[in-house]
Amino acid sequence: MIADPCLTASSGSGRMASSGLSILLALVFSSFSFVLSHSNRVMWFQDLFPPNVCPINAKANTFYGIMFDAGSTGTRIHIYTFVQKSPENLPELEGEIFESVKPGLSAYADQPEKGAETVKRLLDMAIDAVPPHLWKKTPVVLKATAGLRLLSEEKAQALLLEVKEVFEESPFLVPENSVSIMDGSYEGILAWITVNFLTGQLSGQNQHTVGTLDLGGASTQITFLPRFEETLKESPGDFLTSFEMFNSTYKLYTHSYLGFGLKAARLATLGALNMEAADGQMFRSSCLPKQLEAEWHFGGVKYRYGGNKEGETGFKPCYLEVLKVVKGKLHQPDEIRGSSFYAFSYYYDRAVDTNLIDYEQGGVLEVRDFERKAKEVCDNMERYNSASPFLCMDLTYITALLKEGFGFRDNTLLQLTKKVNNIETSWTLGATFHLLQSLGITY
Ligand SMILES: O=c1[nH]cnc2c1ncn2[C@@H]1O[C@H](COP(=O)(O)OP(=O)(O)O)[C@@H](O)[C@H]1O
Ligand SMILES: [Ca+2]
Repeated sequence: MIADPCLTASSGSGRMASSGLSILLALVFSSFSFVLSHSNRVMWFQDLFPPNVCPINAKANTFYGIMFDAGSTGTRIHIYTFVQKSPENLPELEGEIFESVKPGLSAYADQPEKGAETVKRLLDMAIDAVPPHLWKKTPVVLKATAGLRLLSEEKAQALLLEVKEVFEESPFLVPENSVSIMDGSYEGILAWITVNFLTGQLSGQNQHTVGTLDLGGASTQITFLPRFEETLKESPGDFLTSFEMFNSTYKLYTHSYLGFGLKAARLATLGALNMEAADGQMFRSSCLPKQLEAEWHFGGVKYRYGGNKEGETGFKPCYLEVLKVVKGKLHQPDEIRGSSFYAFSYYYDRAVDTNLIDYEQGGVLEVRDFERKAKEVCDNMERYNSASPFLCMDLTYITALLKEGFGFRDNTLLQLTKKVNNIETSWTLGATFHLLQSLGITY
């Protein structure tokens, strides 16, 4: 049965989130640096919704964008819905369908077809969510982050090739370069755009943008808009990127630290990072419960790890171990000491795990709250009832990363956020804006 092009469906097995206030994209697309001419705009929509076929109706002009985040610990699909309520008005972001699978693509380094199969299963959700008459107009893109960056070129390319085949066999629009490894600096910029767009900071006159901190499995990003000339002068050249969007040019400070994600940091603390084959060697740490001996798989490699059976355990020795991983390794912009940041991904997850914040609500924390929790967990390791033996190490790493890595103060405020207006705080929304604009699916 051919669907009525004037009706749209937004059903699907995934979670459909509505942005509530229907976030206006007007400011976004009207002012891109490469805005299409008016005649181009009319052409695009005439093609999609011939005026004599569809009456102007709120649900008629819905369009979609599909963005895959191939992260080091999981693969996620974000299906964004946009609505063009009338030809005069600009589109609005209506909602998002989000689903994820674990492990990430890099776990299939030696079985690329199997890896691509996980992408196919997620893409099947989009088949249900997007009405058939819009499939051909709906772009699908996958961007991989640190997990694939850490694989050999050959293994990463094999995975990307298989994913590309899955896309090409799908009914969706497959743009050129639809499957790629994303540059780390884009990861930070696009997440910054998402958060500042969703919090309304990129519209209107009084823009008070917020900095963002993303802690992934294999890499971590810090991004903010410098306010002081000093920061621009003192930052390494490749930490500053000019980005044009929403009728403004933003000169952002952004950097992605590969190997400083939470899980990569576990390996670094254990002294096991970058070991192709861990050869059954046992890696021990004072950040783990004394009697623990276990195995862990990350990036397709198996590691054996355990506690310091005879030696010390607890926060103090653990902090010294973790300090070796971060001390002197990160650039510390003075300006961030007194500002507040939005923090998500593993910052959020570990704060939830230790009841520092509520899973649904998120919350505001100070850097020292992570330290307090790290002490509490590490100094009571045998008694602390935790789902993960790494909880002490993770909290200690977060503390050290924030204080000794980036140079934040104990009282720096962190706004822990998972969703804003029901939309995931992920670089994927920023990437979708960019995608739609580059394809001319905006005006
Ligand atoms: O869309 C999202 N919404 C919420 N959390 C996300 C999303 N995408 C990634 N995360 C979080 O990111 C962390 C995992 O990082 P990831 O697998 O992306 O590693 P990477 O960024 O180093 O490649 C987890 O804490 C996971 O909850
Ligand atoms: Ca990520």
